[in-house]
Amino acid sequence: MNEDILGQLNDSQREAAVYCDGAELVIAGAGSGKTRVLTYKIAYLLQSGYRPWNILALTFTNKAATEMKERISNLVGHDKARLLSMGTFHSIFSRILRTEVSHIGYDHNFTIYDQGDSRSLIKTIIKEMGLDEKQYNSSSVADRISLAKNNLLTAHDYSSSIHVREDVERKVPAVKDVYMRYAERCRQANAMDFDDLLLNTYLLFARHEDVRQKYVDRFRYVLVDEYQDTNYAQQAIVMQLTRDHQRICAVGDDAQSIYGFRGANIDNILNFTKAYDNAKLFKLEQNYRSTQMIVQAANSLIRHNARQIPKNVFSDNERGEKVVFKQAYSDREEAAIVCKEIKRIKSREKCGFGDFAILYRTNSQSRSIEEEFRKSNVPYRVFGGLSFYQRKEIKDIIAYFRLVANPNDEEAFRRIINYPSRGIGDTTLSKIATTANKHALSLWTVASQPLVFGLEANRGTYAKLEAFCSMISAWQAVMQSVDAYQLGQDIIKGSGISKEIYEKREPEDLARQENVYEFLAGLQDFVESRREEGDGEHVYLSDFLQEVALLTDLDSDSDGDDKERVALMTIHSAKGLEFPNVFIVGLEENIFPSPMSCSSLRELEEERRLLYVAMTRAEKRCFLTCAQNRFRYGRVEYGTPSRFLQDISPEYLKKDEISTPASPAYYRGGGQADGGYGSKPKWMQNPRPVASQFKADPKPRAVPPRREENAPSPFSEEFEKRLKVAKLRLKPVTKAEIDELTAPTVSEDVGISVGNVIEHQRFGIGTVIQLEGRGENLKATVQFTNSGTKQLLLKFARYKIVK
Ligand SMILES: Nc1ncnc2c1ncn2[C@@H]1O[C@H](COP(=O)(O)OP(=O)(O)OP(=O)(O)O)[C@@H](O)[C@H]1O
Ligand SMILES: [Mg+2]
Repeated sequence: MNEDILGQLNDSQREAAVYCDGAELVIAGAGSGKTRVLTYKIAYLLQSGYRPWNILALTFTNKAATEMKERISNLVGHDKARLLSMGTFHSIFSRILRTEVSHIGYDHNFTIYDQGDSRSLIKTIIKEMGLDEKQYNSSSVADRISLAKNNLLTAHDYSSSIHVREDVERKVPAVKDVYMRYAERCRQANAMDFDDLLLNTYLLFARHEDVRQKYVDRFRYVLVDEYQDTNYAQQAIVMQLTRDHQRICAVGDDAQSIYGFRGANIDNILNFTKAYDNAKLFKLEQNYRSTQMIVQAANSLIRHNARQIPKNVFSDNERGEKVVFKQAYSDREEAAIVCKEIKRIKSREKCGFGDFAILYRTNSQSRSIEEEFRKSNVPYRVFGGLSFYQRKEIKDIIAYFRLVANPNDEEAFRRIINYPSRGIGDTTLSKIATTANKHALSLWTVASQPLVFGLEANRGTYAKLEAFCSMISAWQAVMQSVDAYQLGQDIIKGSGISKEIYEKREPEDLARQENVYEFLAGLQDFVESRREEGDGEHVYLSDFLQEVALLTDLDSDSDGDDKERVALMTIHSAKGLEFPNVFIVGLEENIFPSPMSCSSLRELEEERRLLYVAMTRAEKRCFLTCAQNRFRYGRVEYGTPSRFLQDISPEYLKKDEISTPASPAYYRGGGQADGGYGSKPKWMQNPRPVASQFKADPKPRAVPPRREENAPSPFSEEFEKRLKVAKLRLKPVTKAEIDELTAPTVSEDVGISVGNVIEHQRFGIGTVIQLEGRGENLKATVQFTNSGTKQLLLKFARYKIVK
């Protein structure tokens, strides 16, 4: 049996998979089967008698964990695979903390603050402390605090660390005080940010040996993928779990370390052998993913980095085509070239759109490509970017959920105390906040008993506060008895959010309605799939919150039909993935390498590794493109090809220099220009602005913030784009569906009876075999042809009766 499985590995991979005599590090180039070795090793361990729950596998994204679990299911069966402890560092550690956190003084229902919450709290603190907000930019202060936590420095440690001297030099000496206050406020709110999940796990194990021992006994084998991008905190926790038994297998590639800016440290991988005395090092050199040409081109690029472990990566696959470089005249033309090439390959090879990926350095670069794809009817999907759960209406709903789960959550409280508007103004909120700060209590504690704290609220305000708090308390009371989906609906209605969103009929409201609709459908799916996985009859809101809080912008909620869409994503999100055809766009100075990374050799090497990661995603073909003129931040910028192009050896690179514009439309604004083929657009006919814009800028420019905080304004291109994307993701909501969602109660007669055949949007065709409950609670048990038996709450199930 073992042999069957291991027969699918080559000799070096097999050796690495079966080695169980101690710490093991697999260092290998891209596409050489590191992830495959981990997967097969887990299967091998299971077959050798390890219990699934005794194996801990840590991955970089939730998506990677799911994929690995699926593969292991195929090898050893679902029953075993589903019981493995497998997930991202954050998800595994947050689960441990939920159980053990009382040891370090938190309540188990703690909230996880996302980046937005944490920034907003830091901003509040900077204001409260009367610091100059220009000097103390909340996001750079947040970065300092995050870096400290990733190096396991608590607020207290930080005040006596060398960072304080750096802060003085940077003229931000009060960062240590902000950190101190921030830590106190998180504690009062019973909240942890992402970095706390690591720091607190570390502290938990460091201070409570019995707890550490419990998890050492539980996790008898620990496996880590993408080890090169683990930061100091993650590495330290892995050490805490494995230093006794040394049963650890880490796989990684120093040449793919791309998270230096977040505190990931390439030295981790270099120091592994020092940390584990008898660690055995394995190397894999054969790349199974890409053509020889791609592997050699990528090797020739990465050779220019000084700091690296020498490797000889080769491929036995077909020789393949040279990597193609094309310089376009403008960003629009670049997009058109990419689009045309995709269509050409697709019709020649009869492959799907899912066989193509467009990779870029930063999220905002997707815009021009998306425009072209929409125009040319190319189906695509943007991964990452503003994630679904970051949209305003969804964050509002989640803030309600969070406050119900943890009333001390300060950020959730601030967000919804007056949303939808209930006449509790800023003055009242600031009175509550001042009192809460004075007594070191949460906002909720004060707001829920204003008289105790002598808040001189007038009668009207007092009544409004009371109404708000009793509404939240009522939901808290049923939190552990009512199903997440049911409670979620009650909250959306009872809070007034559904009325607020559904009573308007403007185009932008439609997008918000669709989002809420999709959110509810997602909540329902979550509840159903948890039940399906056998996690008990009841799935509560807290389970859902736990899951949602840990979605990162590298993850995406896949809806299963990605095979037919071109994937658009940043290179960071593409880590570990592979596609037959890869286009890397925007290879220009000032974009790639990023202008922020040109000041030191170290940063520049990281940018080069990033390009290495991008190129090695390609199986058959790799295209590199750049544009001479690019519309960015509201103006046209002149770009020169990236210096990295010089690093790729010419024998593997086919250079197709600047192309002739195929049509005037490829110039921005050129659509209106008179004349035909190749004529100049209007803005180019005016020499003055052109001259100033076209001078190559030797200095890196200050780059405006890339992340959008707010929703785009309606009627803007961006809004159109999002709406389109939202529509691609789901069928448009009909008026009937909206009415159904907003109706206060559901009519008794939904016209369904036992024996009906229905078509469900997700599960397909099935026969109703049982009905129970009434009205809102009417549930049908349906035997689906391809999806087994499911119980559906009909009020929200997406189905139609076929007969
Ligand atoms: N022995 C093998 N036989 C057949 N296919 C293999 C073998 N080893 C690896 N592959 C295939 O090669 C591809 C790359 O493997 P894998 O993703 O495990 O590499 P990796 O080293 O983890 O890559 P990356 O560095 O990008 O994370 C996958 O499609 C995998 O299934
Ligand atoms: Mg991998």
